[in-house]
Amino acid sequence: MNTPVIGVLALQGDVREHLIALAAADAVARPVRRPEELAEVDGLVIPGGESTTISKLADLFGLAEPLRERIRNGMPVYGSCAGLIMLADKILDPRSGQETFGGIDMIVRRNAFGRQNESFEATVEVSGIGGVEGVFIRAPWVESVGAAAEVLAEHDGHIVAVRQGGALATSFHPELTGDHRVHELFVEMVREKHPAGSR
Ligand SMILES: NC(=O)CC[C@H](N)C(=O)O
Repeated sequence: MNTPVIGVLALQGDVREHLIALAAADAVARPVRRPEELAEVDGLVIPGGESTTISKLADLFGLAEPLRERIRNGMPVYGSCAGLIMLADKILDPRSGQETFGGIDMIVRRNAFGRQNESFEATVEVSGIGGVEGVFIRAPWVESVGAAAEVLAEHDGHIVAVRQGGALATSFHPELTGDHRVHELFVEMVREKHPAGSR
């Protein structure tokens, strides 16, 4: 069986937890900080953290454009929380100058579930997976999706997981729970894109 090499965008956020979850889901996981490192991975995870900071640092490290291009060319990508924001084609309430990488035809609202002290855990029914314990920390929700995007989960009437082709996004952090099924789904998406020997 082929083992995909999956990067975790390591500019800011909970990089380590994603590296651990990916390794547990049978991928080779590596931090990505430079364009040369991005060029060597089969797929990429964009972690939770602060989307405004990730956006600024991606520009500074010369990663924003190469990353947009790889996403446009179909590289599988998974974003959790701030990572979901980075994958949205549009932010409803961006901080001034805040840019995303895009990839999913959706509009997101930042901090929609409340502030840090309103963080919570909830069981979320994710289609194709089942009940997943999600950790929501200043979590965004998805206001609306375009025709190409598939809603995978809702919480309290709000969209919290979306897939569009090779791009997957969740409002919550599955990497903090020790349950690796969302990462397994993503590793499977990367495998489908890169069958054995295709690299
Ligand atoms: N836990 C998180 O990733 C929080 C995301 C944060 N609210 C943002 O706008 O980026």
